[in-house]
Amino acid sequence: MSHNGFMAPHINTFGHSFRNYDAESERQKGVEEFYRLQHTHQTYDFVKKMREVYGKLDKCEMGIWECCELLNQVVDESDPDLDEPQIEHLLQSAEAIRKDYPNEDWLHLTALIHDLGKILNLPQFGGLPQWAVVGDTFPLGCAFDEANIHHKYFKDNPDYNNPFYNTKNGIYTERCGLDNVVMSWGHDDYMYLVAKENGTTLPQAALFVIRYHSFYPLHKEGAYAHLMNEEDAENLKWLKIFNKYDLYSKSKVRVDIEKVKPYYLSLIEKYFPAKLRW
Ligand SMILES: O[C@H]1[C@H](O)[C@@H](O)[C@H](O)[C@@H](O)[C@@H]1O
Ligand SMILES: [Fe+2]
Ligand SMILES: [Fe+2]
Repeated sequence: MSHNGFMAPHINTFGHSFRNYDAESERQKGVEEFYRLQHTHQTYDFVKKMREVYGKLDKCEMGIWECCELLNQVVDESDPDLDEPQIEHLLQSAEAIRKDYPNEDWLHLTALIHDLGKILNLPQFGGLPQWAVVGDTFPLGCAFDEANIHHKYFKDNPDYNNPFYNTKNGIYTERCGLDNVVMSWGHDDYMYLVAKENGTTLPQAALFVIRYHSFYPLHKEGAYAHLMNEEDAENLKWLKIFNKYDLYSKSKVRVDIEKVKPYYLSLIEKYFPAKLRW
């Protein structure tokens, strides 16, 4: 890669390695408490209900850039690596991936929008609690894999003792494809839904990246791989590429928003309608 490429740092803003969920700090306690709540309350029934409610897309009409600006009001309590406004994270990851993949404009836009679903936390979008918006994601309807961070907190989840849900395959069959798997509810699945239902012309790989970017147990640890079909395996290659820029671009180096805005507006126009239903 040329010297102009993106260089992934080894430590985060707080002097720890990235995604270090055990480092002792004030911030870490909040993150762990976040996962206690998330693992306790995300159940199969809860997700089914959320998919139905938000599938209506009747909360608001707005454009993509408008949403980027709105996202600045959201604080993510699950993230041990980031305390910048969310719009910084969107632009930092998009600009980082753009450096290394200058011709894949769909990847730049994918990075820009991948976290927009976090607006679920805002009152106008139902004001969902943090545990139903952010954090790593995992399948419901089958056993919780040990690869999930803070796995111990699943023991208070009602699904944990449900015999239909607590075997390796649970309600699924091997290689059924991730599209058939019910994932914990949050910003990933919601933004996937919004993009798809509003008729984006982004490629399938982009939708996959948006939908599973928080599924670290799969894309980082290889857990749940038996649920993937061939198409998922292809798309996973892009997700692994994307992840580097999502995670390691989190830094204090600010992007000049006004300077890059025209470029991203042109991408939004290329791949999305002017107004979307949310
Ligand atoms: O804390 C992070 C969150 O900030 C990210 O947006 C999400 O995608 C991650 O998977 C999660 O663990
Ligand atoms: Fe995310
Ligand atoms: Fe992100």
